[in-house]
Amino acid sequence: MLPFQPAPFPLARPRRLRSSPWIRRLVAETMLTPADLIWPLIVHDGAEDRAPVASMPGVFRLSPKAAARAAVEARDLGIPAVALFPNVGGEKDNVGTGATDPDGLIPDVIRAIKDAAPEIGVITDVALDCYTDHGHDGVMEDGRIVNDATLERLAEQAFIHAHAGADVVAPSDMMDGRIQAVREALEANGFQDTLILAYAAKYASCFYGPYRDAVGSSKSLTGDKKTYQMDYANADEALKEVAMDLSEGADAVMVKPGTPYLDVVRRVSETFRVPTFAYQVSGEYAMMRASIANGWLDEDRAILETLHGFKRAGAAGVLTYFAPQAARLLGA
Ligand SMILES: NCc1[nH]cc(CCC(=O)O)c1CC(=O)O
Ligand SMILES: [Mg+2]
Repeated sequence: MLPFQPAPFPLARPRRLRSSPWIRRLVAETMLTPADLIWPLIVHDGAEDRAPVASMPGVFRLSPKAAARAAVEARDLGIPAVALFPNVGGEKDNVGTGATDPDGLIPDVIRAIKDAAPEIGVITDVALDCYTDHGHDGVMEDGRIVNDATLERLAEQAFIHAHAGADVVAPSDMMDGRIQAVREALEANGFQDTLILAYAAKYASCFYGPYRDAVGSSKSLTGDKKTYQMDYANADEALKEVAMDLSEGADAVMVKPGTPYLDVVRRVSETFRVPTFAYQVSGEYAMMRASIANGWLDEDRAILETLHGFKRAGAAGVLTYFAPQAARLLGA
């Protein structure tokens, strides 16, 4: 319902407000700037400085040194933060032991970035999937992902990240109660200023496929993640998840994936009025890249239009693999 009755045609001619670029700029309701972008970086402990990800053209698995260079690039482009996702070689096990190694890949990368570009925010993924031999985000017993045993692992992982210098820990696992467990671990260890960005409404989605290739969990993943990630039929449930995470101490929340879930972004941002982020995930990126490569979509316009959609839906910012390219298009 509009708060007023628009005058009828011909008194009202909405096209007047679209008639030239200057007036369109003047009346634009929302704006997209480099400050709205978070750049997800896939990092690895492999030998190569930069290794291409086949299903995500233009995305590379980065060594700690290359990640530090990317952080400098982000800073120079006006992108406020990067988000780290690991591809680790070596042995994996049921409890994801590698996730809590204080000298592991992610702590190394955090330190390298903080050395090179201390003014960039560093966000880390709190979840076990990149470290478990079954590719799930939690500890497995008798073929089931057990919630409470996983919480201890996540709390320790978040502490390891904060200790290495992470500014924001972002639990993406969808276990119940993990925000509280992480917040308590941070408080107890002197990290009361570390932010928590909760992947509060994370759906079980086919659009994570290319990411699982990128981090190397797709080979090992057994079954699906539907017992912990949300059913895409649901939206009211997202509000409950967000409310719980906020009450447990989350500073900001996320909806994931992005474009197919903008209705959820809108409802969450409008209902809670807290910083609400959204993730244009790997499958969205791959889908756009494939069309662009075929000449079916115009690259620059597709990037800006999809990212602007997140702002219109009420997002405070967007995680996107297009971040550096978008920042350049925005005139950074
Ligand atoms: N902790 C898991 C995690 N963290 C980020 C992504 C997906 C990111 C993307 O697709 O770009 C996933 C995938 C999953 O839940 O399987
Ligand atoms: Mg939850």
